[in-house]
Amino acid sequence: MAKTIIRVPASSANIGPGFDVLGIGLNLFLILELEVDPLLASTDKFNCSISYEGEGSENVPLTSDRNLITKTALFVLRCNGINQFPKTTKIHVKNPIPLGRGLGSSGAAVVAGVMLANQVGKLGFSKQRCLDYCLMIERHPDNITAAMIGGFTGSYLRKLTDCEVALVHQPLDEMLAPHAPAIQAPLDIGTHVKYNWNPAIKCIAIIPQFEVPTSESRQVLPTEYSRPDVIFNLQRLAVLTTAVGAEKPDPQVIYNSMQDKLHQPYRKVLIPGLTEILSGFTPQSHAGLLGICLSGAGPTILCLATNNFERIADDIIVRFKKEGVTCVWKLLEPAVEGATVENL
Ligand SMILES: Nc1ncnc2c1ncn2[C@@H]1O[C@H](COP(=O)(O)OP(=O)(O)O)[C@@H](O)[C@H]1O
Ligand SMILES: N[C@@H](CCOP(=O)(O)O)C(=O)O
Repeated sequence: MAKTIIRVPASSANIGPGFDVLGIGLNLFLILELEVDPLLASTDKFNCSISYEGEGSENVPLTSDRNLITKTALFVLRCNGINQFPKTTKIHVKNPIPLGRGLGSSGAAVVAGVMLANQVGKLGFSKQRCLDYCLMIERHPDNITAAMIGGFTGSYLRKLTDCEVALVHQPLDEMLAPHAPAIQAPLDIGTHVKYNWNPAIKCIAIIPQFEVPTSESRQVLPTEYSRPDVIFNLQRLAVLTTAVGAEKPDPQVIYNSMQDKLHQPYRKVLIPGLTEILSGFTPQSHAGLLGICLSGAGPTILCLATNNFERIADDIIVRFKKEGVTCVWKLLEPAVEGATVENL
């Protein structure tokens, strides 16, 4: 039986000043092993049997209309005139991306779901068209773009027409519900670029052992910002996107460019020790460190560094421990290719 492997990277969004704009695809991959076997029996209403290992295995639902990956795939299939998976679709999910930690697990699940639909429904979508569907579901483009395209990306969403707004801005649960009306994703919702990245720069993820759902972490943010705060971030964003691609990365420039006034200061209420960690770890205190920020909506801390990885991670873990928080850490690097589909 032919097998298809869909691989989607984790991602770290924002990277300091790039709230809802920047993302890095990381080499920690959500993997879907897919087979379609007409002789296989399944009790699933939509013909998809799911098995799952790794992060989330205790809680993630395994019926196709409730699991985020297959729910997304069913939505995309339905939007394209197909009401169920082909008989019988079997997927095995291997997930090393921790859930609710700011490493883009939901973005990866949505990207995987859209690529799954593209594959089983033979829809023939390009990555750009797949992005349209992804961006209807996860409505900030930073994780989705980094996971789909790979590397260090910047993206924005275009202004939608009134009709498109009515289609897209429905509550997500209603849009993905199995009997909701089929809709076509507006074309070219997102625009992205991929920046240069000096491969000597690695990403250290220090991952606290508690979850911060992204929806809750967005609720603590203000709805309006002052002009000085917006300018503060824009200036740093402009410098950071070029500074990490330089032949000789400048630690002080990168460190200063990763400062933020739009999301991190507000998220400290959800993450014990956040302010102290972000201000206490510098290129001066830790040789090799280039910059430090909250990864996505948190609680993971992302450090960019060229060496001294273990020392940097251990010291942050000790600092979190003072707050009663235990962590694990991973040394990662940009996943340059983004999401891939391989037919074996
Ligand atoms: N592999 C997966 N399979 C099914 N659902 C997933 C998967 N990964 C993430 N999710 C869903 O996404 C939620 C986490 O999303 P979110 O709060 O945005 O955090 P993150 O920062 O990890 O993206 C999980 O609670 C779960 O509902
Ligand atoms: N820009 C978003 C990014 C959320 O990323 P996640 O990995 O935490 O889902 C935000 O900061 O809310």
